[in-house]
This record gives sequence, structure tokens and C-alpha cells, in this order.
Amino acid sequence: MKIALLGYGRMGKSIEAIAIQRHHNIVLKISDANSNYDFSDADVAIDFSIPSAAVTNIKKAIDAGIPVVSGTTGWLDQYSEVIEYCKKKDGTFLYASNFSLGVNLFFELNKKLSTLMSGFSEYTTEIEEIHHTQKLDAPSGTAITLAEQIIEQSDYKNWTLDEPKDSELLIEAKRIEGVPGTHEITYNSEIDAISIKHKAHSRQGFAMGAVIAAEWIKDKKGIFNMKDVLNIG
Ligand SMILES: NC(=O)C1=CN([C@@H]2O[C@H](COP(=O)(O)OP(=O)(O)OC[C@H]3O[C@@H](n4cnc5c(N)ncnc54)[C@H](O)[C@@H]3O)[C@@H](O)[C@H]2O)C=CC1
Ligand SMILES: O=C(O)C1=N[C@H](C(=O)O)C[C@H](O)C1
Repeated sequence: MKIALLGYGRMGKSIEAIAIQRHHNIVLKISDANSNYDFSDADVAIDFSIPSAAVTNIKKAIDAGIPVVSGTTGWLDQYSEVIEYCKKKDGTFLYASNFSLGVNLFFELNKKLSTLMSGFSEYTTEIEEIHHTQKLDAPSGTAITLAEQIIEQSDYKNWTLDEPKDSELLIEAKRIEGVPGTHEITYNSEIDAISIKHKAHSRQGFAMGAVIAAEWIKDKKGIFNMKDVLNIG
């Protein structure tokens, strides 16, 4: 498979290493908006860039008729616009806030636990996410997905990074040098606390998941997510 990498930073480089191990070729590497976006050689595009560049990158790949997988976070206020664009152009698009198998299993666990806890108002819920200090967005895309799952099952109406008011679910975003990505959800009462936690040891799981998603999407048409790829949930 011939892959265009839209974004060649920490994730772009990790994806390149895994793609080569799996006998794929990297035919295009984009590092900034002034690069030459010549997709003519590519079967699929993988976007791990920056929040302000993701939408343009995704649309350029769709315009070129190339299926595109995106893991860039921090641009989701434009998600519906991108989905409409992709449908209009009869393109192929897959977004995931987290591509690792472990986090996608964790999403399922989160849904189950939040359903179980929904009847017990003595517990308050909070999410903690920890990432490296170079991360541009807060909270993480993964924490937003976890929060949306909890909100769907509970009386929480939205999430906040600040002191929570009524019906607000607290996400605490910490930045610590070298941390690839840790997410923990805690249900706290006066009597006890229940926590579930996912801790990435490296970027390998994210990169592997992105390559597997690109392999899976290559010859498909439409809008997909990681649940479709992993067939879970
Ligand atoms: N969904 C997932 O599983 C994961 C998502 N991420 C997300 O992926 C994104 C990238 O993460 P990292 O690689 O750690 O960041 P990074 O900062 O190491 O890499 C981003 C790269 O994008 C490049 N860039 C700047 N403007 C660009 C443009 N117009 N087009 C293409 N590239 C451009 C930068 O030069 C940089 O090399 C972030 O949004 C991060 O949150 C990161 C890990 C896992
Ligand atoms: O920026 C990162 O590094 C990560 N970003 C993703 C997110 O925002 O959830 C996924 C992962 O936790 C690493």
C-alpha cells in the first residue's frame, strides 16, 4: 500500500516505522501548508498534523479521491462540516480520537461502567488526562470521547476544564514531560472511590492502529470509525 503522511512529527515518524515493517511504502510526507500535495502516487492518506491544519489536509485528500484516516485532535468543532464535505464528494474518511486497541477497549469499559453508575447519585465523576508538554490541545481528544460517553449515560450536561458547576463533568488536563497518554476516570463518594485507567507506554499502539485503519479503509467508500475497524462494541 502507498501511504501519504500528512504530518511528519512524532506520530508521522512512528507510523512510518510501523508501515515499513508491514511492507508499505511512504510516497508523500507533508510537514507544512506550503508542501507540494501531490497525491497521484498514494492509495491512502494518514493525517496526524496540527489542529489548525487537519481540516485542510483531510479536504485535500478527499478532493484527490484518496481515502483518509485522521488522528489529529483539537479540530472537532468542524467535524460535521468535514463529514458533509466527504459525503458531497463521495469520499472516504475515518477519524478516531485514539487509534490504540487498548483505548478502544477502554472506551467500551467506560460505556459499561457509566451505565452501571448512572443510578447512583452519591458518586461524582471526574476524568484526568496526562500528556507530554508539547501537546497543543487540552483536553485530549480521547478525554472528550470518554466525557461524551459518560454524558450520554448520566445527568452531566457538558464537560469543563474549570471548577465544575452543576451538571458539569470535570476533565483535569495535566502536562508532564515525556508522558505518551494516560486517562483515568474516577467515581468518588464519601465512602469510597472507583477508578478505571488506561496508560500508554509509548506511541506504538496509536501508530499501529492508524496503519491497521489505513489498510482496512483503503478500498472502502464512506464514513467510518475505529469500532468498524476493530469490530468491537
Ligand atoms: N488519535 C490518536 O490515536 C492520536 C492522536 N494524536 C494527535 O495527532 C496530532 C499529531 O501529534 P504529534 O505527532 O505528537 O505532533 P507533532 O507536533 O510531533 O507533529 C505534528 C506535525 O505536523 C506538522 N505540520 C504543521 N503544519 C502542517 C500542515 N499544514 N500539514 C501537515 N503537517 C503539518 C508539524 O511540522 C509537525 O511535524 C496531534 O493532534 C495529537 O493530539 C497523537 C497521538 C495519537
Ligand atoms: O497528543 C498526543 O500525544 C495524543 N493525543 C491523542 C488525544 O488527544 O487524545 C491521543 C493520545 O492520548 C496521545
